[in-house]
Amino acid sequence: MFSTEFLDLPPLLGASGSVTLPGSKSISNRVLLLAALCEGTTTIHDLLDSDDTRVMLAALRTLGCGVQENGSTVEITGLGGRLGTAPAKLFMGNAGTAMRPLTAALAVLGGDFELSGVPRMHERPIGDLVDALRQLGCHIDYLGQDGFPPLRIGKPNLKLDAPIQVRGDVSSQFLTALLMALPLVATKDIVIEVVGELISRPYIEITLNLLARFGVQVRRDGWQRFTIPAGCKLQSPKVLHVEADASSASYFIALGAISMGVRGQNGIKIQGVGADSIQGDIRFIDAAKQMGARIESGPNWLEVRRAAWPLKAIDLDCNHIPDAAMTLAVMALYADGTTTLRNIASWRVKETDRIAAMATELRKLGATVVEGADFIRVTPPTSAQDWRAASIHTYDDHRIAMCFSLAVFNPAGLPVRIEDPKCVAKTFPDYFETLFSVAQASATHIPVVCVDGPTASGKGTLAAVVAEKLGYHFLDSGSLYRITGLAATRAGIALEVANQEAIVALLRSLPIRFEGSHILLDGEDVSDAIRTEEAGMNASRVSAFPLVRGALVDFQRNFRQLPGLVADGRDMGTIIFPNAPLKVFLTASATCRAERRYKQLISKGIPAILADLRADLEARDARDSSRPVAPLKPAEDAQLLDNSDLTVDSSVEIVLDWWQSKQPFKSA
Ligand SMILES: Nc1ncnc2c1ncn2[C@@H]1O[C@H](COP(=O)(O)OP(=O)(O)O)[C@@H](O)[C@H]1O
Ligand SMILES: Nc1ccn([C@@H]2O[C@H](COP(=O)(O)OP(=O)(O)O)[C@@H](O)[C@H]2O)c(=O)n1
Repeated sequence: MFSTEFLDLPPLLGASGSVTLPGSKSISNRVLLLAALCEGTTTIHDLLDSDDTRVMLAALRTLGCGVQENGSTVEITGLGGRLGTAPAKLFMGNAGTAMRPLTAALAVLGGDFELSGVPRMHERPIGDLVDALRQLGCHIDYLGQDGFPPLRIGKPNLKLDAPIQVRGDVSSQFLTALLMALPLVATKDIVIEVVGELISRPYIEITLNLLARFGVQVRRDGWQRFTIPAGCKLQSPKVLHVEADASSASYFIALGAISMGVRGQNGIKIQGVGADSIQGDIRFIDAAKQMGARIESGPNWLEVRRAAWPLKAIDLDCNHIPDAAMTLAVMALYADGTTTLRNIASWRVKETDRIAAMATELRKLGATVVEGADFIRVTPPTSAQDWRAASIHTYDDHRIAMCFSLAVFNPAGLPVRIEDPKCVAKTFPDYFETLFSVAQASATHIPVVCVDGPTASGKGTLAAVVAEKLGYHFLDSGSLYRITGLAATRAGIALEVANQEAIVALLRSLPIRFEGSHILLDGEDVSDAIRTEEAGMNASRVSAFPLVRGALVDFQRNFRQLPGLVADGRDMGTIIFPNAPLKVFLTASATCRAERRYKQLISKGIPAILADLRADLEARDARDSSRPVAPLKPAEDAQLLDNSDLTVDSSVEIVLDWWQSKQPFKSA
């Protein structure tokens, strides 16, 4: 997951390959609650690991449920419809799929509970559900504003005779919440009547489908009247597999529809969800087909290819696919005219006001957008020149972050900045990693920040922090020469130019792997062994051999991967990445560098003598600068930074400012 302040996505050439998607949020949280309410143990496979499911799991633990986690498999030992008597405070974050159904279940069972969430949760309406539960005799008080969380729940005095009325035109989650809670108390038939036209019906179908898996057959008359049969009982299905999330699939369906194939392959294969899905959002495939995608499907897979191009503009009632329809709004940027998405009033009460948010962000990219109470109309930028490089605000809304990543196929070849990319954690923590695993950018579009300079100038320290702040990969090129020196010495090869062929042959035979901050040489962790001063000196020697340098060129260039790279060394800007958009040449006085190295070694418990270090460092500088191949010198277009009097933080800030000043985005 990217926990950076923003993530810059380079323009992409195309995408192809296979992706496996995380479990459906809607199914995951429903199944967790049903498993918690029934008797016995339920093993749930492929559960989504996300903010919303973590909120639910934490709440279930607080309520006394048994929860055993083992990767994506979770075992829930249910409460059998009985709650403990201890008062409990439950924090629901911004998880509507936890807040609504838990409110209903706790209210009918009764107790002393407080349910609260993040500030946005306290702006999301729950009054219609509370009104329905009060008709049943449930005891619920508002602790803040009437109609909104936080709530206090007390003991009910249940009255089950009259039909319960619930509004269905704001959120279908209210009805879902009642349907899942009422089997706990159905000593007689309980009838729920929906007031107003029920929106998001497919979500109700998921609820009914899962209730059936837990042994409760709800009777349905149209979409207005639902009966929970007397005497029904939630029963554990023992084992259950969660389907991949169909709304998450929408980004990859759109990706297949928009992108050209790459690496000789065509199309995107999506594993874990297929045409037989119980999720309503799977109908997104029909909308994508209307816009021009070619889609094949099996019971648990989909394969999507670009067919019509540009895509075809559509005018669609999206009531049946409210979440996935946001993806259509971004696909509309690639259409041959104006696309209208209708009947999406529910967007206004989601994680954010999604109609307003989509309109604002689409306009930033250059689109013309008209928004209404329950529709959005998107006209793409007229020509490539009308596209803008935008910094997309994401409103703590995972879907906005994911769908706007698709703007990277813009014909102007502009990058797209996604602010607060970690908001995808709500449903798809590894969304961007999954996108990068199938996407391809032209190498020249993948940004590289080069940090070159003499020993102990702080290159490694600076480069690692800059990489972390930008969410980029990090290449410590010096470590490659250090490994080479170490391997040759261990093999008894003298570090002389006459032996360079033997050293290269050895290098080619030894697999080098980077695992986080650890470096493995033929499976052995050599991270510490290569950090001694002696290893540094040996590195400096082998690095002067032209064949050794040549052998490492492609290896280093292969680190240029999406979304970007920060590379530190001596020749990053001059030889390895000559077209890098930012090259920093970092220096500090010899005294300063010797002192830093001295402190660094002493702090690691390695004995050192300052005068010797300074002499070694000057010898190394001299050798690195005077060697005929790739001598240490600033690239012509490098920006010089002497950090003798700067802290690490201020050096990082300067380099990040230089980086920002090169970006085309208007606002961060
Ligand atoms: N700007 C700075 N101010 C003070 N100390 C620094 C600065 N940059 C790095 N250091 C310290 O100097 C030492 C050497 O830095 P390092 O990143 O290993 O250098 P290099 O990669 O250039 O050899 C480290 O202990 C580091 O914490
Ligand atoms: N791109 C690079 C990186 C390192 N090197 C050599 O490898 C040695 C060790 O590199 P390093 O970056 O780990 O060393 P320090 O800067 O930490 O001393 C340096 O002294 C250079 O001689 C190089 O020639 N080219």
